[in-house]
Amino acid sequence: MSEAQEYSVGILTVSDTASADPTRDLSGPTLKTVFKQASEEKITFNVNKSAIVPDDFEQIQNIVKEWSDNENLDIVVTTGGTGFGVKDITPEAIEPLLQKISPGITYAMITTSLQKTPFAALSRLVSGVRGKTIIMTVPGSPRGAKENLEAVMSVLPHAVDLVRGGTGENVHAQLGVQKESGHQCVHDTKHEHHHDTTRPFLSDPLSGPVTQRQRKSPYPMITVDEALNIIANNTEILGSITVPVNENLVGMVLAEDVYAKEPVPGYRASILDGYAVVASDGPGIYPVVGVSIANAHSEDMQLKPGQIARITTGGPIPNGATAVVMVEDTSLVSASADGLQEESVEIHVQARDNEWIREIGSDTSVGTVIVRKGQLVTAVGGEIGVLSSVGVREVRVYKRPVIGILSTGNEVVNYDEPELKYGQIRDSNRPTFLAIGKVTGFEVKDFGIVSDSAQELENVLKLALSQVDVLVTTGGVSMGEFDLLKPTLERSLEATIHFGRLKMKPGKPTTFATIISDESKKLIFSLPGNPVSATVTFYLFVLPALRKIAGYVDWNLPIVQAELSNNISLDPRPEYHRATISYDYTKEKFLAISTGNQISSRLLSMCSCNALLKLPGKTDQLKELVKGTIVDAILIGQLN
Ligand SMILES: Nc1nc2c(c(=O)[nH]1)N[C@H]1C(S)=C(S)[C@@H](COP(=O)(O)OP(=O)(O)OC[C@H]3O[C@@H](n4cnc5c(N)ncnc54)[C@H](O)[C@@H]3O)O[C@H]1N2
Ligand code: MOO
Ligand SMILES: [Mg+2]
Repeated sequence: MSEAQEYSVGILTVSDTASADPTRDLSGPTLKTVFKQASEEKITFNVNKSAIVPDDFEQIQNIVKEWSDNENLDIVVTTGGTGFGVKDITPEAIEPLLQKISPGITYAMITTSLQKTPFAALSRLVSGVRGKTIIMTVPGSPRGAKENLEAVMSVLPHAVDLVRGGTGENVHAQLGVQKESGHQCVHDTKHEHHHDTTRPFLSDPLSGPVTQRQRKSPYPMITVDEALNIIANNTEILGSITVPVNENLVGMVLAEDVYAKEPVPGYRASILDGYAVVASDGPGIYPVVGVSIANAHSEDMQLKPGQIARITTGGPIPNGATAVVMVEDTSLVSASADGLQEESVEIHVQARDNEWIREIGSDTSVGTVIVRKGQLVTAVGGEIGVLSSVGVREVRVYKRPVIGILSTGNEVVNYDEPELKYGQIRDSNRPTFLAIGKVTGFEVKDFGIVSDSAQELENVLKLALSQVDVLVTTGGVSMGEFDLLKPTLERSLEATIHFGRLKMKPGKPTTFATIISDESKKLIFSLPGNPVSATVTFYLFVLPALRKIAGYVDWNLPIVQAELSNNISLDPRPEYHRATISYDYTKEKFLAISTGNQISSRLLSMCSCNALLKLPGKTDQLKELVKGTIVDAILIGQLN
């Protein structure tokens, strides 16, 4: 028999209201009761410390530091200040104190609450370890606080045991858990990753024997809009760099307003080929006293009344000249003896002052805003030309994310494999993504094809994450026993999985996770293996995220309205139906033609598709959209 274990606990209520009037603290006492009720014969939680502070960064930090560093409490729970309210700063105060973060605890809490309310998505909980203390944040509402703490209560003794330096065996014994029973500790999975392809009916150790696999996905099914919000909330601009003004600027977003440094034109210039004149001289015959051709004119050329100078388009206007007369409105009167030079010319028209003269800065004056912060540099927009013209040699732009691409699957082989073995398929996802990355102007790194082995996945994921900002994987995210992405991300990499199932077709098992690596937050999109699902979700989720990181103001893809050219039966899940849309000038609207059979494996449905039609999920009232219905169409390609 193992001995009884005691755990010391501190409960910190963070609330302006409760700190002014402690009788209004409901969640602190609630948490105390939860700990009391969880105590049993061999495991006792002693709430040794409790306090109330206002929503004050320093006061929160001081107490938590005191309780962990000096009081050496085993567990500290804060309640309150974790929402989106302006004053809510508990996560910001706690996070810097954590020496190790524990996404799993946070995830378990939020998952539990999400099953009750979608508002749990607004909970910004953090948890982790400082020294030998486990620190957790829970919401301020007594119900939320209780629910969240209860969600992780059963693993706390084990966690404390490990943090104290134990092996966990003590707690195993008390909880009656036997290793052989399939219970697996996060800390020991690493040593057990090996995938034996000679025993195909055994699944990878990460997910345990297939007989014990989960038969229901633990991931709540959320909507595409919720998913896009989560991604947006986890996506930040990477910082800015200074780059030269040249064609490589295309696709970058300005991180500063840029002003003209020089006027264009930089001197008074002629708009025509002809003669610089003094307008008040009027029509008549005049001696040609000088020549001003573009790039060849001395600054002190001086024209007096009664004189004219030959000038070419763009040539500097001589001092004293007030207009230009085009050569077509003149005739030669006399030439030099050798016949090479004009000596006098007749001006046939009355010129107006300043006629055919571009004044200094008349196209662009010094200080004119050329491009604004947040503006995308395009090839067609002419921004590069304008910047070049006004003496701007370099600009600050946002860094563009580096993307890593990899495919997973024992059956997946490179496209150039001479002959397929039975059951093998050629990799189409990676080439598709490499191509999309290229045309959209992001730097893409290819990490190849990874087998369905937890160890290999872990190795390649870690390698890729050390080199990229955004990692995109395909395959292995659904319910199969070799679908190892989610457990590898969560357990081996300690990534935070923000969602793992979406209410959409195709793309149901789309998974989004983040991980802190090299002090920056890396995004991981683990997309479904089915080629259409992978491609559609790349456009819907990955591309907008990349655009947001790159500084785009409108990072979502553009949407137009289009009329269906055929009837479409609805799927129970909202569908992103591949279609070709084109503008019909007689009807004055876009028409959408379906690309045919939409099964997620039929990549042909992506060919010639330039739009994803947003179709609603089927209901008893609405089973089909008929020809002529107007739907939203997300543009993913060119309009022809
Ligand atoms: N019991 C359930 N089964 C499945 C569910 C479910 O909810 N319950 N979801 C289905 C849906 S929806 C999709 S989508 C797929 C997603 O599967 P995975 O992401 O786990 O991908 P794999 O199992 O690895 O492969 C699926 C399919 O795609 C082919 N594949 C994989 N990689 C590539 C590639 N790089 N190029 C071309 N084709 C690829 C693979 O051979 C499979 O045929 O799960 C359903 N199952
Ligand atoms: O959602 Mo899956 O992507 O239907 O094929
Ligand atoms: Mg699968």
